[in-house]
Amino acid sequence: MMRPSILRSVKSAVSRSITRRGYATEPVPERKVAILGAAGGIGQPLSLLMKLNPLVSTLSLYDIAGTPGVAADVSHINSRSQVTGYAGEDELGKALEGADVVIIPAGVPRKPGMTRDDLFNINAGIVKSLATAISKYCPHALVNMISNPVNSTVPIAAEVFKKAGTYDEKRLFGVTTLDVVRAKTFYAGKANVPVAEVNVPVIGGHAGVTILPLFSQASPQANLDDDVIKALTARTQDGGTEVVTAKAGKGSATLSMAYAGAIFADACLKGLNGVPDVVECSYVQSNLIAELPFFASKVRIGKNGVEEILGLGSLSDFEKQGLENLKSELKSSIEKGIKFASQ
Ligand SMILES: NC(=O)C1=CN([C@@H]2O[C@H](COP(=O)(O)OP(=O)(O)OC[C@H]3O[C@@H](n4cnc5c(N)ncnc54)[C@H](O)[C@@H]3O)[C@@H](O)[C@H]2O)C=CC1
Ligand SMILES: O=C([O-])CC(=O)C(=O)O
Repeated sequence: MMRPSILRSVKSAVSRSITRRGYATEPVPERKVAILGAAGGIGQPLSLLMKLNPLVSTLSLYDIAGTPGVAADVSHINSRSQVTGYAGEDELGKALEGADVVIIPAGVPRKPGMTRDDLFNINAGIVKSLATAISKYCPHALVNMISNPVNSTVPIAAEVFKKAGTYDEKRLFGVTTLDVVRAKTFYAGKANVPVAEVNVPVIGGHAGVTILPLFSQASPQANLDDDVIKALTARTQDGGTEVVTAKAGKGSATLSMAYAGAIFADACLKGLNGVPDVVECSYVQSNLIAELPFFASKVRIGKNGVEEILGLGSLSDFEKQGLENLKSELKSSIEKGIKFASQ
C-alpha cells in the first residue's frame, strides 16, 4: 500500500502533467525560487508575481525583516508553489539552499537628485554579503541581479563568486528587462503599433547613457523621424529618473520593476526547463565589446544559463555614437565594482 503522503505527491505530479485538453505532457519540474529583499517595494509585488508563476514549486522569501508577513499573505493564493518567509541573516542559508533561481532586489533605492552610482556605498556591501551566501548555499543557481547600480553590482557578485571558486559566468545576470519594457511601451506610443507586438533590443548597461535602446531594430518597423528616435532614446535612458521624480522621495520604480523581474525570472525558469529559443536582453559577462567585460545584449538562456550571447546586429549612426558614448562610464562602473569586491 502506498503511504498517503506519497500518494498525494504522485497525484499532484500526475495532475501537473495533464494539460487542459486532457493529454499527458512532460511533468513540470520542481523549481525553487528565492527572492532576497522580498519585503521591499519591488520584493513584495515580485513575490506576488512569482507566486502566480506555475513553473515555481517552492518560493523562498528572504529579507532582514518583514518576510513572515509577506509569505503568510501570498501563501494563501491558490497557486502551485509552497511559500516560506525567512527573516534575518541566521535564516539566509535555509532561504537559499536548493534554489534554482535567486532574484536580488535588496538594497536602497534612489531619491530625487541621486544617480544610481550614489547607491554604491550601501548596496555594494549588501550585494557582496548576499553573493557570499549564494556561493555557499546554492552555487549553481541562476542569479538575477536587480540591486543598483547594476553596472557595478554584477561585477561585484562575479568577483565574490570567483574568490569562492564557484563562478560560472553563464549563471550571473544583471536584470535590464525594465529598460526593454520601457523601450517597447514608449516606441509603441510613437509608432502607433500594438504594444504587445513590439520588440526592441536594449544593449549596454543599466544607468543613464549606458542604456542604449536599438530602435533601428525595433519591430514592427515604423518610419520615425530622427528627432523622434532621439527623444525615445532619451526617455528610455531617463525612465528610472522619470519615476524617481514622480515619486518625489518615496523611492524608485517598484511595480514596473516587479513586472520586468518576473518576466526575466520566468525566462530563466523556461531556459532551465529546456524550453527552446528563450531570448532576453541581460547584462552578463561578455566579449562583444573588447574593453567591457560586462555588457547587456540579447542572450539565449538554456539549461545552464547563458547558452549564447547574440551579436549586436547592425546599428544606425546614432546608435553607433551612443555605443561610443557609453563606453567610458560603463568601464569605470565595472572597474569600481571589481575593485570593491577584491578589497
Ligand atoms: N535593475 C533595475 O532595473 C531596477 C533596480 N532597482 C533597484 O532595486 C533595489 C531595491 O529597490 P526597492 O525595492 O524599491 O527598495 P526598498 O527599500 O523598498 O526595498 C529593499 C529591500 O531590501 C531589503 N534589504 C536591505 N538589506 C538587505 C540584506 N542585507 N538582505 C536582504 N534584504 C535586504 C530591505 O529590508 C528592503 O525590504 C534598489 O537598489 C533599486 O535601485 C529598482 C528599480 C529598477
Ligand atoms: O532609476 C532607478 O533608480 C531605479 C531603476 O534602476 C530604474 O527604474 O530603472
